[in-house]
Amino acid sequence: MIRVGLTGGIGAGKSTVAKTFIERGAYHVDADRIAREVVEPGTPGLAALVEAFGPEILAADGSLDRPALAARAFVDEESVKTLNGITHPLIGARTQELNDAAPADAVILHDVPLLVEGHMAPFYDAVIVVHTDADLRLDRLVNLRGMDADDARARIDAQATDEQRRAVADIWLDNSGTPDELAAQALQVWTERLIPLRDNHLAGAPAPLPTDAVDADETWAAVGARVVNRLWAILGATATKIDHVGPTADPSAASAVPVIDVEVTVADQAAAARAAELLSASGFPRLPGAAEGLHATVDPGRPARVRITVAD
Ligand SMILES: CC(C)(COP(=O)(O)OP(=O)(O)OC[C@H]1O[C@@H](n2cnc3c(N)ncnc32)[C@H](O)[C@@H]1O)[C@@H](O)C(=O)NCCC(=O)NCCS
Ligand SMILES: Nc1ncnc2c1ncn2[C@@H]1O[C@H](COP(=O)(O)OP(=O)(O)OP(=O)(O)O)[C@@H](O)[C@H]1O
Repeated sequence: MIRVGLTGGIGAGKSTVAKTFIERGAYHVDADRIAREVVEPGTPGLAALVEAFGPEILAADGSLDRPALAARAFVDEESVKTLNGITHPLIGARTQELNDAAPADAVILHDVPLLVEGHMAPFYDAVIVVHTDADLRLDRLVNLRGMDADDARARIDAQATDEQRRAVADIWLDNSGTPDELAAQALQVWTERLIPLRDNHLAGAPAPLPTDAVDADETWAAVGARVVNRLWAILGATATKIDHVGPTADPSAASAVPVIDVEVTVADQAAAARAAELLSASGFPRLPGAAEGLHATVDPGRPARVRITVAD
């Protein structure tokens, strides 16, 4: 299975992308839906919210009055923190249960508005960001969805910025056109990126690496940083150092073969063997025909090679 994170600011158009993927068979784990489940009547989640925000957040039938809670929670940073502190651990635990139930060949689509805010990007095989300018989102939320303008603005202010989302995006989908145009972009991502990624992962085979040099690309440093963060999430304390190295890490290079080379340093041979296992299980299998300790990604859209080195 592979795990794909789908995110974007409120009203960006995640639903259109999710629908396209679900129609093709994605295993959908929807954070907004889970967020509702964990505060249903009788749950410890609802009791904790009442304790924090008062009984005024309950409707006459004892269920959560969602607009009443939104009006109390999206007022300042402290209140949003309180809301998140109660709901997010419960959402996380339920998400884990659903992930564990996914079939081995699943493309798990984790539809999560607050992926960036929760620093979750390194835990996915790929992160997709749906982008729409905040003004256009506000306009759509108010005029098409009938949302209160102040509420929409307050939520936008409580969320990550476009730059923060861009920093973690492996795939950036622009939704300033029509929903059909967005769905077409999503379909292309599904067939050309996610399915090959999943199939390579199942086969334990790296995606082919490019061999021809191209002009230097100013995004290489940012891509390198994302690969390094992903490797830290996979390897944790098994690694002592992880660095983007080689020509794509050299800011003065005029051209290079567009492969992100990463060196993973480990303390000893036992850690090297453990690192190789973890990499192989997490989308960085061994490069066939190469020396031991050389791995490469299964992702055809982010060519990357990893060398495990034992510190001397
Ligand atoms: C405050 C609540 C009751 C308002 O409910 P409402 O039905 O109006 O909104 P809904 O849950 O459908 O969310 C709609 C959108 O609001 C935004 N939003 C929701 N919660 C938050 C939050 N804590 N911080 C920032 N944005 C948020 C997201 O973009 C989300 O997609 C609800 O949003 C909630 O319980 N939020 C806390 C849980 C959470 O963080 N959910 C987001 C997914 S992890
Ligand atoms: N390209 C588009 N053109 C016009 N309207 C759009 C477009 N994309 C989405 N919308 C409308 O904008 C609103 C928000 O879109 P949508 O519900 O897909 O966003 P979302 O990211 O899933 O929202 P949320 O963050 O609340 O989960 C909806 O009313 C939707 O119909």
